[in-house]
Amino acid sequence: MSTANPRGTNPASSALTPPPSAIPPVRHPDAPAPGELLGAHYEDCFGCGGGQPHGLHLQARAGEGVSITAEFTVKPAHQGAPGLAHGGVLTSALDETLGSLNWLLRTIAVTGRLETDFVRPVPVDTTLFLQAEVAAVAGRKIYSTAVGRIGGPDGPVAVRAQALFIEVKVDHFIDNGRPEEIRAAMADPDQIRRVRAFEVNP
Ligand SMILES: CCCCCCCCCCCC(=O)SCCNC(=O)CCNC(=O)[C@H](O)C(C)(C)COP(=O)(O)OP(=O)(O)OC[C@H]1O[C@@H](n2cnc3c(N)ncnc32)[C@H](O)[C@@H]1OP(=O)(O)O
Repeated sequence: MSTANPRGTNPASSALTPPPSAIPPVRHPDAPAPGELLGAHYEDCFGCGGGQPHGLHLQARAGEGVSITAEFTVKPAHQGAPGLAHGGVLTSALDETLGSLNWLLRTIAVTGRLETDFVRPVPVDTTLFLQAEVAAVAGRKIYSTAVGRIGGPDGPVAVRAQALFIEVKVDHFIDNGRPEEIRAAMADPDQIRRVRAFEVNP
């Protein structure tokens, strides 16, 4: 995926343009190997968790460098217009895919800004093939892009996004989340998932 002009002819807002001081992202040495499925980071995550009946159940896979591929199949519960995916749901799929990139950096980060271009309607039962990559890092700021295609990984583009993630401390979740969910996630017997729920450096 090219980062040169990830939005085609539509310019992103200046907040999504890396500053001249930005540096290329560095893949963590312990990042999952290219091709490896990441699995859900949190059972109740709307994007990837198996515990959300109407969630996206998005499956993300590590790519080369700091990139991710993911698939999400649009279900009837995801409609906006009759028979078509809701735009907010498509943005959620992009957000989830982009968020997964931070696991390859082993950085805890949350979405600060996310801009989406909706290029084609996405019918129910369609599988969206997503690709995302980190373009640059500047201090706490992580600049990323994503694209979603239909019909196959090389099919026509349906959605595109550019995002700015902001690195946070694990306290961000502990201070702001509900204690019962924090406790449940901390108690997850799957150690990798427990770590990834908060993207804590292992
Ligand atoms: C595999 C693992 C799975 C794990 C994957 C997990 C996937 C989960 C789903 C996907 C991810 C999500 O949806 S996360 C959930 C959605 N996002 C959130 O809830 C975040 C809510 N917002 C916040 O908590 C806050 O605003 C923060 C943390 C983003 C920033 O607050 P802060 O820490 O006080 O930092 P602050 O000083 O304000 O900002 C730091 C720098 O970033 C800039 N900045 C901050 N926000 C913005 C913004 N919206 N647009 C432009 N720039 C911004 C500031 O100008 C500043 O630049 P400068 O002055 O330094 O130049």
